[in-house]
This record gives sequence, C-alpha cells and structure tokens, in this order.
Amino acid sequence: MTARVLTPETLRNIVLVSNPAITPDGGKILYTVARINIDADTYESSISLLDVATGFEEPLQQGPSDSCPIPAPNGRHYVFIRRVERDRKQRGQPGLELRFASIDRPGASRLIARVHGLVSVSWSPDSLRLAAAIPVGLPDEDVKVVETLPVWFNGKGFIYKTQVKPFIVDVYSGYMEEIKLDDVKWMQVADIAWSPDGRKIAVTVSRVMEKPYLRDLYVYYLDEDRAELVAEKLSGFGEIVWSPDSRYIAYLGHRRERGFATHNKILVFDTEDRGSEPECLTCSLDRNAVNTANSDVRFSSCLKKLQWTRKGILFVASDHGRAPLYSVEPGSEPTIVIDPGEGVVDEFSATPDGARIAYTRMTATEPREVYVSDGGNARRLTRHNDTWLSRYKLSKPEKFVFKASDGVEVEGWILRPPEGVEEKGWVLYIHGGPKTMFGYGFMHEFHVLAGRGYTVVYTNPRGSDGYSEEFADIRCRYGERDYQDLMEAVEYVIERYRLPRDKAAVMGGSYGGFMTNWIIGHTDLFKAAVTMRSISNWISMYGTTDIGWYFVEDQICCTPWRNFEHCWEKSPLKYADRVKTPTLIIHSNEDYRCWLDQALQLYTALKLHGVETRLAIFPNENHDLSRSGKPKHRVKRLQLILEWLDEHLAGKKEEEKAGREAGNA
Ligand SMILES: CSCC[C@H](NC=O)C(=O)N[C@@H](CC(C)C)C(=O)N[C@@H](Cc1ccccc1)C(=O)O
Repeated sequence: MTARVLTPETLRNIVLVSNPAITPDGGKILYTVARINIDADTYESSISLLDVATGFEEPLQQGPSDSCPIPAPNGRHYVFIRRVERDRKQRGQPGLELRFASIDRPGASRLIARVHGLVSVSWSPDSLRLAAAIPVGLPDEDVKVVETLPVWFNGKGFIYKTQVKPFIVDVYSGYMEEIKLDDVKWMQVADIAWSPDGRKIAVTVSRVMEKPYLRDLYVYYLDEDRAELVAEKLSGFGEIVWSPDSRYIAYLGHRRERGFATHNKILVFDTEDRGSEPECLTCSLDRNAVNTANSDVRFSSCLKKLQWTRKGILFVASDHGRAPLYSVEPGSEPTIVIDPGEGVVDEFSATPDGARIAYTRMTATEPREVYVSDGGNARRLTRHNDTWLSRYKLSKPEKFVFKASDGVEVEGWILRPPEGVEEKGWVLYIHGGPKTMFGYGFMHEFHVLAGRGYTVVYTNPRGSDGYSEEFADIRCRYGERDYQDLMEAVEYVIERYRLPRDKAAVMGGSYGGFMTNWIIGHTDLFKAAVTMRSISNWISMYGTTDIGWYFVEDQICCTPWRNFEHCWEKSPLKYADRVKTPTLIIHSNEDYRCWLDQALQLYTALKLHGVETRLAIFPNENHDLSRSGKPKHRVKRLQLILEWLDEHLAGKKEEEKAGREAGNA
C-alpha cells in the first residue's frame, strides 16, 4: 500500500499561525491565521482571538488579508495591518492599511493610515497614539533616475527614493507627525519604542547612506520636542526595548566584531549616564540572540524580538538547531524560561509582569501552533494542523554528530522516506546564510522529498548559526572549512547509514546555492544538483545584491578593485569548466539579493561546457520564492525539483527513453 505522503500540493493543507500577541492582563491572545489557497494563488489571512482560560476562539477580523494584531496597553484596543488590492492605475499607491479596532467588536475596524509598509510600531502607554517607523516615498517611475543607495531591495522593489522615518500617529484622528531627530538628510529607521513612563521615544536609525549598517540610538523627549544621541555606530538587528522604569534601553545587535558573522547580543544602555559603556547581557552565552532556524511555513509577524518585563528581558537564541526562549537581567546570566525541547520558540509576547508568555512553537514534524506558559507550565492552545497531519505519514529526522577532521563537532540530521515509500536515493541539502541553521524548523520541502523516496541529509557546517561566534565566522574562507565539513558529513552518512554513494544529489538555496555550485566544481560525487537563488560570481554580485555593497567585501574579503583575484578564486564560476554534474538552476527574476545574472552566467557556462543543465526562471518572484512565493509557483518549483531528481537518481529518464524506444520498435 502506498503511504499518504506530503507532496508539492499538500502546501494547501498547512495553516500558518503567527504573531501571538498577548493582552496586558494575560487573558487573551490575538494572532494571525493564514492559509495557502493554491487555486486562487494567494495567501488568505485573518485575525483570531483566543481566550487563554477556556481555549475558546473567535474570529476578530475575517480577512482575507488581515495580519499583525498589536494590542494596546489598555487591553481593549488593537491595531492591525490590512493588505489592499490595487489595480494597475493605483500602482505606487500604498498597499497597506493600518487599522484600529476594539477587541470586543469582532469585524469592526477603522482606518488610521494608508502606508507602503510598517517597519515597527509601539503603543503609547495611554493607548492613544503609536510611535511608528514608516517607509515614505516609494517611487513608481517608468524611467528610474537614481542618485541614492541602495537602489533596490528584495521583496520591496526599487526603493531608491524610500526612507523609513519615525512618526507619532494618533489612532483616533489618524493625524501623523514626523519626529525630528536631527538635521538628518537621509534616514532608515530600524526600530522605535515608546517608554513606559510615556515621556520618551527611542529610535534606532541608519543615517549614512553609504554605510547603512551603522545605526545610531536616539532618545526623543516628547515634553521638550528634542532628540539626544545615546549611542553611535551600532550594527545588527537594531531592535530596542525600554526597561520598565524607563531608564535603560536594551539594544539587539553588536559592533561588528566579526563583521556579518557577529552574533546579535543584548546591549543595555543607561540613558541617564551618557557615554557609559553598555552592558552586554548575552556575551557569556556566545549564541546569536535571534532565531535563525530555517522553515518554509512561516507567515509575517510584527512582534518584537525583545521584550523587557518586570521579570527580565526575554529573547530567543539559536542553539544547536533549537531556539529556546531566554530571560536575562542586567548583572545576571541568561536562563532558559521556555525550553521547546526538539523545537523552536518562533515568536513570543509576554504580559508586562512577565507572568504569562504567549508563543508559537514548531518542530521538524509540526508547523507552528500557539502555546502559553505561566511560570514554567507550558500548554498548547491551538491545533490547526492536527487533522491533516494525522492523515499523512511524516518521518521524524534523526540527529547525528560527527567529528570533523580538525576535531570540531558538526551536527546534522537525516530524514528517511516514510515507511512504505520506496527509497530512490538521497540528497545533501545545504542551508543559506551562511549564518542560519537547520534543526527543528518545519520544512515542508524536506517531507516532500522524503515522501518521493529521497532521504534528506542536512547539516550545520562551519559558518552556520546555533553555535559559537567563532563557529559562524568563515569570512574570507568560503568554500574551505565549510566545504570540508559538508564533504566529511557526506562520508560520515554514507558509512553510518549505508547510503548509496552512487545515488546522491546536492542542493541548496542562496549561500546553499553558492555551496552547491562550488561543490559541483570540486567533486563529481553527486549524480545531480539543484542550485537555487544561488551565487556563482562574487565580482558581479558586488554592487548588485540588496544586502549592501559591503557584503562581498566583508564576507569574501575582496572587491573588484582590491584582491580581484581572490573574488574570482572564490567564485564557483571559475570552476564551471570542470563541472560534470547534471544541474537544475532555479532563480526568480526579481531576486535582488542574488540577481538573475548569477544564474544566467552559471547556466551559460554549464551549457557551453556540455553539462546537462536546465534553467527555470520564475516571473514576479524574489529571493523568498520557496518560503513566500505565489502558491502555484511554489508547487511548480517543488515539481521541477522532484522531476530532476527522478530523472537523475531514480533513472526516470532512462526508463522513459527505453519505453519510447520500445514503443517505436
Ligand atoms: C545582513 S544578513 C547577511 C546575509 C543574509 N544572511 C541571512 O541569512 C543573506 O541574505 N544571505 C544570503 C546569502 C548572501 C546573499 C550571500 C542567504 O544565504 N540567504 C539565506 C538565508 C535566509 C533565510 C531566510 C530569510 C532570509 C535569508 C536564504 O535565502 O535562504
């Protein structure tokens, strides 16, 4: 009997739960419920209200495009985002509505403002106003005349005229006033936070167009209409949160000690002792204080990554493929307050006293659901995915650890086909980043591969997150220790799990695509490769990627003008003339992280060198095709991958050829 397994089309069954926002009294949780409608080719999202005591749930906003509820401190009101459809003539008009509603009046809501986006919002303690970081000036020009940097951003488009500015928004009248920070000509606000005493608003902002990775921390004093600089030249996530006594600000980020490989830390600034060094609360932990577990079943959230309750500062850190929720206070060490077991705490919100925490948790075999924890007692509140999960066979990954040749332990997981599914071969799947991690995030794609008969092997080689900062730091050395770890992992699993050496494929996206390209230029071990949103040439990557012109210099240690040879040495394209592995190249035509040229150059090179190659270009998609692309495109992408593996690992092509020949005879 054939087992019911996950297939590309089973994407439609997954309920994407996100943004669990708890009311200040801890009685209710507002959250977003999204569904993937493959037939209509859309994501449909609505807002639900959960009663924590009874578990009773009712719809607050029916959608189809409502998300991101943020309750007010009074516990009665909330704001949320509604995405609105625009026709051709309205292109360039704001596509989002910021709306205001009462928790006790389901369905009703009032428009506050139309916006192009919302980077961050923070309620005033009297629940009358919002401090908001809002993008302004989205251009819709036919001919784009650009004089600024950056030119574009993945998923946002051409943002050369866009600045993110800080505003105070009256939720009743919709009146918006910009907060004047300084005589700043250009700014991108990263985060904004209203102090609990109501007198101050903290803002983190990039002010140097050529160096947007530098962030300054300002405090704006409402009574005096005056802003003061608290700290300069910070980097990292840039999220901020006030202490309950409105004196300290916790900043999530770093000072680039290891460039882009640096862990985000919690740095606490004393706003009454300017110039004093911030206290680093997570340095002893030596973990990235954000969750970087890969998953392809998330939906957008507006919850902060930090919250300062009366019991301490809450944050999630990446740790060995898991993501526990930690608490830390100045002068103390971080401790785990929610241990997700073999899972990740994906997002959270807590009551101001810290007594109750709402969160979403996922595991490698269950998409997100909402949970609540009261002083150590955690319970699950939603079961959106139970029914369909019970109807399919999903296998559970097994973790393995091996010692790399330099003595460092490297972790990985193996996901076998579910019982009853014929084994056809196996795949080494490489994650992006490189500073993200595989582990206990739900990957629909992995279960689809396993369901088709392909064992999936995934690891966290050097460069990955979830370990020490040193482990994550492969700057200047891409394709060296990371490559060795991966190839040593391959030998380890072949030996330990008796995987067939002649039935292996390699695949990955973004940095994982870079590594796939690198691997096929350095070994012929794999029978097939699938490279997605990949990087093939660091020279042409320079100046095109949206993550900044400085990224290549930071990570690869070269520019087209400095160490040019090194840029080329580290580019998979240099080794394309050695490739023999049949390669499927998947790329989106609006991928502004790794632009289409990366795929085209590789495709052309492989074609010209006689390698069996197929190029799939997805229109109107960006770098996030596999995670948030149009549903039909996501299905098509998975089908293309399965077809390629079937052709090259399961001999489908030979079978078909033989069948055709027999038919002709
Ligand atoms: C300021 S972050 C540094 C780069 C960023 N890393 C985050 O993961 C990134 O986008 N890296 C790319 C590769 C780079 C262009 C060479 C990457 O590999 N992205 C990954 C990771 C990712 C996962 C989820 C959301 C965004 C990025 C990927 O696309 O899978």
